[in-house]
Amino acid sequence: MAHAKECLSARWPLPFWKMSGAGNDFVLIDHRGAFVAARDMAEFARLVCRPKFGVGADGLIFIERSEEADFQWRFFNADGSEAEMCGNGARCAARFAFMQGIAAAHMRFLTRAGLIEASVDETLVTVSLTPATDLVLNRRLQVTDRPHVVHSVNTGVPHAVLFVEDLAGTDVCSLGRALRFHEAFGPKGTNVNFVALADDGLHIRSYERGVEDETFACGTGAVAAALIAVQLGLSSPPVRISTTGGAQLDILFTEKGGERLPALRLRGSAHVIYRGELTPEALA
Ligand SMILES: N[C@@H](CCC[C@H](N)C(=O)O)C(=O)O
Repeated sequence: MAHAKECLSARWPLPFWKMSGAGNDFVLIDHRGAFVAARDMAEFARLVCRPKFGVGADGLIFIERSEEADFQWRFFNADGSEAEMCGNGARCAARFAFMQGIAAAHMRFLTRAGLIEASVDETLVTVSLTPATDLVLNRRLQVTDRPHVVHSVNTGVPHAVLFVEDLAGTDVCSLGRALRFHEAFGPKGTNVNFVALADDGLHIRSYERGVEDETFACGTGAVAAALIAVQLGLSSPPVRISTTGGAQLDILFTEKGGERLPALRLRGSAHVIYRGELTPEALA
């Protein structure tokens, strides 16, 4: 990482924003100057996302120039792994871009999952997701000591979804970790979402790949849960989801003809928590 410090030498102190999308928190950096080398990005993100020694966040987002859209991004989980998409992070990125004058209130930006459209209305941000793929319902998987009925879908990143009776009593970390690394999801693994039906919609707790822990919210996970609940006839659109941190996310559906899955949009809050400046000691 010494190289990163050198290549950043002309840039210290480095401005960043800390934002929260429904309790999923992120560091955002205007990287249109492209001063962090691509080979250093993962380690840079891991060091900055560390609690206590860094800023502390579930992920880090580089906002970059694009010839094809208003901007493009690179998204890194707290462990430095790069993910194709992040629903809550996308909502924060859209508000960051709007507030920084990088894009208008209705924008399009490129992710590794594809093109995302977003609209910003003060702290309420709505993002369209790329078409959901790889939907598998009612798979029985042996996990730890017993079989579980597991559903899965890719909403830009892979998600497993399990419906449970006692959400508060679910051991999200141990069962989530066992499923996140389960052979059924291949070497890349999956995020894992535990969902309970409620009078006001769905309640969800998520174990996130790349954070390797429960997070307060997972946007693409909430979308996965809503899509699967509707496909199973357990809920109907639009689906309101209450997340661990107490925030709510709305999943909006646009029906498609034939066998195609509906188009999905994610709506919720995106808050600017603080603006700061990184020093080289954040990479120590
Ligand atoms: N929290 C995100 C998901 C971020 C990526 C995920 N951890 C993965 O690696 O698949 C969201 O809001 O969607």
